[in-house]
Amino acid sequence: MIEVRHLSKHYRVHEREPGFAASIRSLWNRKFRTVKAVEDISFTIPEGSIVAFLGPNGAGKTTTMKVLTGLLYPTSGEVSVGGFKPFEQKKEFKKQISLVMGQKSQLIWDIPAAETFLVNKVIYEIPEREYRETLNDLIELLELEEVIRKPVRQLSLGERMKCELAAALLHRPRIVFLDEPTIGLDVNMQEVMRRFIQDYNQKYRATILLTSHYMADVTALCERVLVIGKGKLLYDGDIAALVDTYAPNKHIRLQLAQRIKQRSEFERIVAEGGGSLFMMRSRT
Ligand SMILES: Nc1ncnc2c1ncn2[C@@H]1O[C@H](COP(=O)(O)OP(=O)(O)OP(=O)(O)O)[C@@H](O)[C@H]1O
Repeated sequence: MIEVRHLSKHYRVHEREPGFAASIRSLWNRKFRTVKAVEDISFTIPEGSIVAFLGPNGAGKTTTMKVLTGLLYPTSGEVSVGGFKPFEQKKEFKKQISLVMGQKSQLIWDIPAAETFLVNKVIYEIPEREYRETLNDLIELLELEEVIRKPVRQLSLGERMKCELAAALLHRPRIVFLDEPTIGLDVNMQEVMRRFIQDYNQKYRATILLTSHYMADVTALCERVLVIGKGKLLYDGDIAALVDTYAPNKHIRLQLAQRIKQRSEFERIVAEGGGSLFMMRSRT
């Protein structure tokens, strides 16, 4: 469903020193720097799977998602999503995908979310019956009955994020890109979102690419992870193998009620102090 071959995306960034004199100088003498946000990455994602896209801040995850959704033109390489070249921005392609960014809103701030849903219905040309069915499903699954009638600016973060998801999924996209969908949410709301993403994936056999800094999202939803660092793909495989490769040991802290003499059953004590033992133990 998603095919990425040797994708690179470089940004050309204008740089200048702070201050008035520097800003005048920069009118004549402009300095540019190239930021290699994504550098020669390749992967494929089959239909119906949920794959996590992990990496530290600035690794290139959002840039990759923007290329995959047609918001950015790749510097080099080939990208195919649902059989389309995203940057061509064909209408049929846009009807098949959705991008949800935890940090950005597509809802219109001053009016209720229900009104934005109607705008999306027109934009995506959703037939009346299908719209009603999907909306009722979403309202039930996400418990949105009360929420969608209030102006968006009065909603809590969790309520707004549920409405964002609903707005993004009204046209039943086959491919969904979720960029930090649970950011800032409390643990209960994170759980609601996770369950919903799982249901949507199963019900519509949707292909989902998810970025998240919460490992609980990843372990609950994804069997496969892609790890990116400084624009390069560092790992592509299942999550258990990733843990075995990069973190074969777990650190355990034992708070002891009283001093013990026999310590042989502990594998390796790496530190001791304040009534605690710090141990390292193999995960297997
Ligand atoms: N429009 C832009 N112009 C110039 N540089 C950019 C632009 N967008 C992103 N970058 C740079 O590209 C690199 C990758 O950014 P990107 O937003 O893709 O990272 P990310 O993995 O999504 O990070 P985060 O987890 O913080 O969201 C960063 O160094 C960033 O500063």
